[in-house]
Amino acid sequence: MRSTVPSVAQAGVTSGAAAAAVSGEPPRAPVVLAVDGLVKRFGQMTAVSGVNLEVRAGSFYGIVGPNGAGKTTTLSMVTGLLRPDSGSIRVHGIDVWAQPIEAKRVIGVLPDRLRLFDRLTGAQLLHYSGVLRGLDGDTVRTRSADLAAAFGLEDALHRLVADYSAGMTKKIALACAMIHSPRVLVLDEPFESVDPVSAVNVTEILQKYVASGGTVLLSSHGMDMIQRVCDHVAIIVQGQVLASGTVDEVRGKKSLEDRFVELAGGRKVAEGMEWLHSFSD
Ligand SMILES: Nc1ncnc2c1ncn2[C@@H]1O[C@H](COP(=O)(O)OP(=O)(O)OP(=O)(O)O)[C@@H](O)[C@H]1O
Repeated sequence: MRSTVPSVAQAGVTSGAAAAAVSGEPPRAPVVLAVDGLVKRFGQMTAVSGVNLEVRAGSFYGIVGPNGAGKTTTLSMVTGLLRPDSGSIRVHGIDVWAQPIEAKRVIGVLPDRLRLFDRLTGAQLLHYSGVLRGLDGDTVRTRSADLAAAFGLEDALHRLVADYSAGMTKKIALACAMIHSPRVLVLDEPFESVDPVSAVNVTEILQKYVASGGTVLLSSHGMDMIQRVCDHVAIIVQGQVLASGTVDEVRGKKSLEDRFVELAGGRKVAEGMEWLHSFSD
C-alpha cells in the first residue's frame, strides 16, 4: 500500500535525468537509496504503512516524526535488520533483502537501542567492526585512531564499552558504523545523549562525509539541527510519509518545527491535570 498523501517530492518531481533533460536544469545526483511501498505490521497494528523514500547521492537526509511514528521500524527495514511485510529497498541498486551481504557492504548502520558487545573495550569493538567488514589489522588500527580522535574518545579506547556514558556509547557505535567507509550511513538518532560540543564535531564529520559524495539518512527529534544541517527531510506520522523533499520545500514559509507540529496533529492542550498543582504534602 502506498502513502495516500502525496509527498512534496512525489507531487513535483519526475526521475532526475528525464526531468533535467526537459527543464534544462543540471542533472541531479543518482538515487542511492530507493524505498518503495514499505509496510510492517506488528499483530493488528500497522507500524509502517506504505513508506516511499528517494535519497540521492550526497544528500544529508533527515527523517522526523512523533514518538511511535515508525521511524525506527522504517530504518530497521532499510538496513536489513527487520524484514518488511511488503515493499522493496534498493541501496546503490542492490536489493537489501534479496542480496543482504552485498547491500550491507555499502551501508554503515547506527541502530536504535544499541546492542553492542559491551564487554569489549572501545578499541576491541572498533577492531571487531573493522575486521568483520574485511579490513586488515593495520587499516583498522589507523582508522580507529582517526575515529577516536575525531570523536574525542582517545582516553576511553582501552576501557570497557559497558562502562561508557550514554553519549560515549553512541559515539563509539557511530565510529563502528563508519570504519569501513560505507557509501551510505543510516543513523537512528545519532545525536541522542551526545553533548553539544560533540554534536557539533559529529555534524562536521558527517558534513565532510557528505561533501565527498557519501550519503546520510538519519532520524532525529532535533528540528533545529535537521533544519540547519539536512538538505532533505521526510515527515513520518502514523507510519506514513506526509511530506518529503528539500527542507525548504517541506517547511514552506514556516519553521520546520511548526510544519512538523501541524502535520503531527497540532499541540496538545494540557487539561485535567489540576491535581499536579495541588502538591500532596
Ligand atoms: N517489535 C515490536 N513489536 C510490537 N510493536 C512494535 C515493535 N517495534 C515497534 N513497534 C511499534 O511500532 C510503532 C512504531 O515504532 P517505532 O519504534 O518505529 O517508532 P519511532 O518513530 O522510532 O518512535 P520514537 O521517536 O519514539 O523512537 C510503535 O507503536 C511501536 O510500539
